[in-house]
Amino acid sequence: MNVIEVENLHKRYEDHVAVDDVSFTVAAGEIFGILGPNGAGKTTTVECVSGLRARDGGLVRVAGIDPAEDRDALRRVLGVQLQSSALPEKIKVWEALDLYASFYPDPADWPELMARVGLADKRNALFASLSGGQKQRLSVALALVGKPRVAVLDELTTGLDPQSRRDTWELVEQVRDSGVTIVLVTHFMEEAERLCDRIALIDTGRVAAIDTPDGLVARIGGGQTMRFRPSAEFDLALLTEIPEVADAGVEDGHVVVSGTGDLVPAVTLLLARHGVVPTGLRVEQATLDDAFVALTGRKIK
Ligand SMILES: Nc1ncnc2c1ncn2[C@@H]1O[C@H](COP(=O)(O)OP(=O)(O)OP(=O)(O)O)[C@@H](O)[C@H]1O
Repeated sequence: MNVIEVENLHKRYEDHVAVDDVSFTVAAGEIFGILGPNGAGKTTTVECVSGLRARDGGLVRVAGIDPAEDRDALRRVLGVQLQSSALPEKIKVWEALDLYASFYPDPADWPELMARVGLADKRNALFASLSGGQKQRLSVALALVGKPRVAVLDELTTGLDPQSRRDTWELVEQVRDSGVTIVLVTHFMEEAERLCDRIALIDTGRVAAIDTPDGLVARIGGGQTMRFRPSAEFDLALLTEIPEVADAGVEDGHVVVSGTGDLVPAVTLLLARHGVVPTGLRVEQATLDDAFVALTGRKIK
């Protein structure tokens, strides 16, 4: 069942088109990623979905609600993670949660939520005294305090150190496991790869592709590249006869073989049959970054 439907979304800022034509659906229980370089239109897209910005064209529905028509109904089903700077420096953790809970007729049990995001011992701490990771965890708790079916998390881990980033990823997975559908805006490949069930690659206000992380990589012929020095000469044409091999050539004295599936065992077995040992073997997996470059001609960062 789809919780979010976006069709041909269009949004301009005066004469600048921020979102040209974006369509996607998000199924209940998914972590759906919106991935793209700075300025691609990711934030504008989720702001239109969250009712924070009026769209200029297209259709948006969240649990059947049009954000442009009924913001009160939307607020009951969708929580947005606000940028941390939106909170006053001197508010305490518990006060922020209590305040946000007061906005909803049937809020979550916020002390329980505070414990769930690992901030129970920071209950009386001032917002300004929290670390970057703690501020982000508080912002996730605030997005969840209205017991939403959908949570929109925008650039959640930007500015966090690697450990805090990983802790935040675990929290996002726990939120998903509790039954909340998540829309995650990011420009971190690793984050999208690790967390998202499906990803929309957005570039210059348009969707370049939507697929699972593996599916996106597979679209570019995907898989892997092997690079090695053969211990003895052999006929490269032997390699291209293996179904897993897409391409084989020589670069700087190294044999470079790209392909998919069980490429590595298939190639090493064939080499062994011909008495060839692949010395200094390195295997590289194609990444989402490679997929983005191949699909848009541009790098994400
Ligand atoms: N309030 C605004 N007024 C005018 N132009 C804007 C406004 N907000 C965004 N833009 C422009 O619209 C385009 C899309 O911006 P948006 O913030 O949606 O992109 P983004 O993909 O979220 O980028 P980032 O990762 O940098 O946040 C950019 O060119 C941006 O400069």
